[in-house]
Amino acid sequence: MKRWMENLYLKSIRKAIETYAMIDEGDRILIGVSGGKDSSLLFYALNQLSQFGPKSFKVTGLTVDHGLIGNLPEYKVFCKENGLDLMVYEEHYAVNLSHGKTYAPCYTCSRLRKGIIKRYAIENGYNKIAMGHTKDDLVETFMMNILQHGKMATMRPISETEEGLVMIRPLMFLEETAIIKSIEILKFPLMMDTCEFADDRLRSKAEDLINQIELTIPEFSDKVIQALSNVDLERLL
Ligand SMILES: Nc1ncnc2c1ncn2[C@@H]1O[C@H](COP(=O)(O)OP(=O)(O)OP(=O)(O)O)[C@@H](O)[C@H]1O
Repeated sequence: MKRWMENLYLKSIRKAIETYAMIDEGDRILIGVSGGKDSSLLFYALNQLSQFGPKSFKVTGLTVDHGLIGNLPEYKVFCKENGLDLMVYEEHYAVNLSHGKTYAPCYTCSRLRKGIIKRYAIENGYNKIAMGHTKDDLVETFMMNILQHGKMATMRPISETEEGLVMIRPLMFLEETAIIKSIEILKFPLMMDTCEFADDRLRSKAEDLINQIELTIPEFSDKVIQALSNVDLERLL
């Protein structure tokens, strides 16, 4: 393992895995791979850790080809050349999802996608699902829940689905800048989402808000992550 990899992304991923006991010996982990920078780096990194880490586990990437994905052939070549076991599940459900809708169907799309990933995991003997959500995603989701539902909640680092699968998010401490840099150095040819709604509106608003706050409080996201595991229940309503 090269030193830059350790410093740029592996250290942070190991920290999340160890802090939340995300991986056990003999795990079969299915990674949701959109082909964007986050899940691509997660795929690459977990594959490395499965080969050189202290625990022995198996990883497979699954791309749900919902019909709005570009650059898949080049992506597949990269995976093959780098020993990444990528499966593609074709179900072009997203193509007509927005027809006649006056609102973005992102929520429905994401539910359908998650359903397919879980079903694939169960049918093919995987016990865990890894998602490429990052620190920014966790903080944005926290802000979105406040803005949209008046609720304090985000995605958990490790959780259990209704079907008894364990869902893990090993990128939860990783900075976006480190992800972008790693993907560049690895020359990972990312897939392009050609969906017109890819820029989810409420998420963009939350992101803008966080960016604005960070102009005056640069450590805001870190503080939110810290606060999420430091809840003083006695001082809430
Ligand atoms: N088409 C897909 N097939 C499989 N998994 C997916 C797909 N789209 C998203 N995911 C999973 O869901 C997570 C969150 O999705 P989201 O749309 O927020 O990410 P993204 O911005 O498209 O891509 P990435 O997280 O890879 O940069 C992804 O990190 C990935 O693990």
